[in-house]
Amino acid sequence: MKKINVGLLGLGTVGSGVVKIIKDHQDKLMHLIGCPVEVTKILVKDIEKARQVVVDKNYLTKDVYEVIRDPEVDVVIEVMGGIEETKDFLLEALQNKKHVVTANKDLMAVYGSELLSVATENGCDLFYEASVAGGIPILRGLVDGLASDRINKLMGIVNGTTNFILTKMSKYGSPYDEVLKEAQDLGYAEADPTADVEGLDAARKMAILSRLGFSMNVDLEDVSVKGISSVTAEDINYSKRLGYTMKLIGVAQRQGEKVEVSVQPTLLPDYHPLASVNDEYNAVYVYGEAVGETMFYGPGAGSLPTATAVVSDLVGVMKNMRLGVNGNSAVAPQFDKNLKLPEEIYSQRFLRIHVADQVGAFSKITSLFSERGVSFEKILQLPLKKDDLAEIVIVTHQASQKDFEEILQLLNDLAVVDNVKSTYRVEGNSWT
Ligand SMILES: NC(=O)C1=CN([C@@H]2O[C@H](COP(=O)(O)OP(=O)(O)OC[C@H]3O[C@@H](n4cnc5c(N)ncnc54)[C@H](OP(=O)(O)O)[C@@H]3O)[C@@H](O)[C@H]2O)C=CC1
Ligand SMILES: N[C@@H](CC=O)C(=O)O
Ligand code: NA
Repeated sequence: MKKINVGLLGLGTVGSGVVKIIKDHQDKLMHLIGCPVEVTKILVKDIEKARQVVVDKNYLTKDVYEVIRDPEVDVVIEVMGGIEETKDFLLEALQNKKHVVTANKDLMAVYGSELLSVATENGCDLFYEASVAGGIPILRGLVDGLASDRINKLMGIVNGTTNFILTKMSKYGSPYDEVLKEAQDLGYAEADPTADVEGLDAARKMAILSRLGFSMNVDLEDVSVKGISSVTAEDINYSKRLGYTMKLIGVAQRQGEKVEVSVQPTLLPDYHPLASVNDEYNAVYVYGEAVGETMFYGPGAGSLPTATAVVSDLVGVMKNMRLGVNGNSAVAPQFDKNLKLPEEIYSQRFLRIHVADQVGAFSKITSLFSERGVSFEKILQLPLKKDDLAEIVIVTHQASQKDFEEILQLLNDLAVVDNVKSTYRVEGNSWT
């Protein structure tokens, strides 16, 4: 085979890692694919900008069409970010018969199905391993490693920035804003970190994971999302006191033909393997009917970890090129989309309430739960040093989302309730 030429869109955190890995691991790549591979064109915004890697400036261009229309470019690697215009660039690259590798979960969450079908129409590969959980080969794990199994549930820590923040807040009591800035300085956070802390980045990844895990076209808008910006030190401390660890968890659960996908701050029992996934690390805990419980763990962000997944996808494209079998990236969904209703979504719940410290207050509260058949796993009541109030912390057993939302509404209407301070989903005690 002749030398394979790569056009790189972006030379930032991930793009720099891609250049470094292709250069440093050239011998292994040659052994795997039987020919050299070279990055011959690189799109950037600023030609003069200082770079994390040494590149020949003649390879740099500000004109994307010099990359996606170059007849010598065989594979386009997109690590520039963005959604709308980047989608158009990749569509043109595919229509120009260029294979595509991308790390862009924002793009794949919204336009993945369309891009995959255009790739197939043009006999091109479109691989996106790096778009979910950075360097962890979770997409190949689901599609190849667990191909024979029926996935019942996925639970993921798939955003490194928020995991880094919650780890520091839990372990050291670090202030939220200070740790967010640290995560940004370390290159973990998106250009606009709102996508990280409000859960949208994790939701995009859970949509991608659910599509592959459940073989169903789950869309981003099907994922209910709550971020970590409202998580308080009190909630973290109560979680720890009750034997739980607070994490931003993506949950994708299938029962029969119906699925539910959500992202929210979640309490995990300290003994759950996901509870020990800390800092910028990611992990995806997979429940399969045959395999049982497996966990994929590793760095979810960072230059070289993410670039490892990108270059591994490139190897997959090049192997297919050598065998002449490109153009089969898209796997048609086996099931029509079928989402659970609120009354079908069950989980344990944590809630913290401020109530009047008076006779009968507690029984008025517990009756709202018992009337709906919701029982308690743990209860704490402590006096507050103000306004004759007490603080009640409850961990329920399984309750439907519908029942729990009704209870919350009724609690807010109760005279003895001063304020429902916080509520969280609790996972990991059982996977039903
Ligand atoms: N950082 C991480 O850990 C991870 C990132 N990702 C994803 O990888 C992608 C890249 O992320 P990252 O490397 O961190 O981003 P950076 O912001 O570090 O790099 C983006 C690069 O793309 C170039 N670029 C962006 N827009 C344009 C444009 N319109 N025209 C020309 N050049 C452009 C920039 O040029 P210039 O350098 O000149 O400004 C820069 O080189 C994103 O989709 C991100 O979500 C996925 C997993 C992990
Ligand atoms: N901002 C993202 C980067 C990788 O996708 C994260 O924090 O995980
Ligand atoms: Na990955």
